[in-house]
Amino acid sequence: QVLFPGKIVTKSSDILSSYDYVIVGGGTSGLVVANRLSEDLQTTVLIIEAGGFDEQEDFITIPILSTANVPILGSGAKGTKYDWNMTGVPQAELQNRSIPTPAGKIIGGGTVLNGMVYNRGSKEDYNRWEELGNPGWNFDALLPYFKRAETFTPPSAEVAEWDIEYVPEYHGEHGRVQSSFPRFVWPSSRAYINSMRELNVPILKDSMGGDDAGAFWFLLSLDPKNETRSTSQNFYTPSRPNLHLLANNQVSRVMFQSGSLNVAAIGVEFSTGKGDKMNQVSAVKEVILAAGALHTPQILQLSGIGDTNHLSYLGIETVVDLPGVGANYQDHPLLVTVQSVDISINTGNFSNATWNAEMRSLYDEKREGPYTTAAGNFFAFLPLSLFTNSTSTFISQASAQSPAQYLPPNTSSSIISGYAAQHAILTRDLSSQSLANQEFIFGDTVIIPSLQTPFSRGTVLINSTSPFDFPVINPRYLSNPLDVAVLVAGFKYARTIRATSALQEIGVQETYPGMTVQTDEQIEDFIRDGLNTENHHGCTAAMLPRHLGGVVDSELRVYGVQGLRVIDASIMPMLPAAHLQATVYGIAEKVSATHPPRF
Ligand SMILES: Cc1cc2nc3c(=O)[nH]c(=O)nc-3n(C[C@H](O)[C@H](O)[C@H](O)COP(=O)(O)OP(=O)(O)OC[C@H]3O[C@@H](n4cnc5c(N)ncnc54)[C@H](O)[C@@H]3O)c2cc1C
Repeated sequence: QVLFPGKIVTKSSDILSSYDYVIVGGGTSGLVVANRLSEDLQTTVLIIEAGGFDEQEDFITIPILSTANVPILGSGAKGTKYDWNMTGVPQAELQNRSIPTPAGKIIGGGTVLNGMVYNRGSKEDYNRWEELGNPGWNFDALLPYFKRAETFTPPSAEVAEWDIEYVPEYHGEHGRVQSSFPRFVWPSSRAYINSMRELNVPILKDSMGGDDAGAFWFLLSLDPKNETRSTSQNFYTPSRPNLHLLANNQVSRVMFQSGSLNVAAIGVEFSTGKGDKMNQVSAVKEVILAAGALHTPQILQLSGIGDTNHLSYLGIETVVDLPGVGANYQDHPLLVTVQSVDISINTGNFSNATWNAEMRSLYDEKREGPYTTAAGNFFAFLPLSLFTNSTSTFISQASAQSPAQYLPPNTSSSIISGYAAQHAILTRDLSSQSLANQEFIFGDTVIIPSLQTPFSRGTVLINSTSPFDFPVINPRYLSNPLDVAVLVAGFKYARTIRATSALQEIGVQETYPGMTVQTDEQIEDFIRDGLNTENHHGCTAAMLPRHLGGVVDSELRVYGVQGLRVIDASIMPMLPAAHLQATVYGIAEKVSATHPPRF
């Protein structure tokens, strides 16, 4: 039975008055779940997305331009109309600096803006989720869904000399997101591999099977057919008769019906912008929030789901008192350190117009050369004990902490309990040999330590009842002093890497901050001046038991409401030590498949 012709709907007047499922956000997770739900042609699905389609601009499709790793080649889609262009509030621990928080406002969401790194965390990263009270959320249970999202392509002949290895069983063959190695490797990778060997860091054959503690070649979300970005747009099938996509419309709130026993989500309100007509659409089965970790908590709070004290201060009537909404924010902060290098082919060459034009032609004509890649190909995810001798000091410091002290004032008791549970795990895992504490990103002119298991927790809270005002994003970077302390150790290790004979052979010399920065205090000051972000916003509607500040249960249903689920990066209780997209794809595939009759 064909219910209606499948199409991208451009006017709200053209949609049906009701669908089985209404999905808020056509980004990474939303398009995956829409795909799975609409496989059943009897099930009607509407996606409402605030952004529109891109026009396949070079700054979106071409890896070296779109990953924005080389400043002289631009910023990719960041800062364009495809970005929400939000900024966090001034950070007390970062000399009051405000850090921009890019997030995709486009069909495809973060997968259109991101750095294209495609990797997974270690087993322990995901097993922690189960340990925190979420049955069925461990690495082994997730692996089939990680694979389901992915089509992996082995390295091409152009990079054969690099002997990039892989384990086929760790990868998917039929998913809609492409993962592959680019057709070009930056020559400095050889020096980095040798530096890791010199420092006794394990070189991993393939990090995707639950062991990412070491150094390895990383995959990109890259389509090997034409060496262009692969996004979650691939999960959208416009020909499906039962799937509608309404672009350029922003959902302002979820609508509820109050029964005698429970509250049920029955639809959403949306409009094309501030002052425009507000429309409504009904969801017969469920409303599914996939608006990302910065907007999902905003929509929940605008809908009356959040901390009662906060909501009543804004004059919003509480539907469900869930203090965890917008709490528990986590991110991976990073620190760029810069160096000069003496190697003939390096990313600095892009400033030579002739070389740049030649490389661009090589890409345009043959889909080869450095335009196929990001600014690096090889990096490391390292447990603390692999890069510092101070592990036991850090464990003592963590053990001596009273966790509540590092949360915002007036934090509710359930969130304090949830953070205490996470804090105990974080403290224990400081001594783990298999769970990364920091990532070290290697480029010709940079080594970038990035903290993967932060102790700090931030917030995303509305301070206005208008859906068109941005939520207040307060990452609270370094609010737990342990994060500064381990970053100091990471900074020192970047210098240890630079001092290896492998990097000395290619003339690597630190230029920023430079060797005048020596003492721990000076390094700490540099960190506070320079800390930035990997843009891995997560954990703001956490999957945790309700008494631990949870917002969703282990089937991703919002507590206290029928027919409302969250499926995006907000649900992670703790960030994995990995770039997030592969994990988000896996979560969305898992929730689509494991709750009969799908949901
Ligand atoms: C600049 C940047 C670089 C990154 N680099 C990497 C990387 O190299 N590798 C990696 O693995 N990960 C990376 N990430 C992270 C990764 O891309 C994200 O974690 C992931 O895409 C998030 O998926 P999501 O489904 O949670 O949200 P999103 O993909 O952000 O989707 C949310 C969607 O909801 C829409 N939306 C929001 N509010 C509303 C509303 N009210 N009404 C309607 N629609 C709404 C948004 O417009 C968006 O399209 C990066 C992210 C950014 C921003």
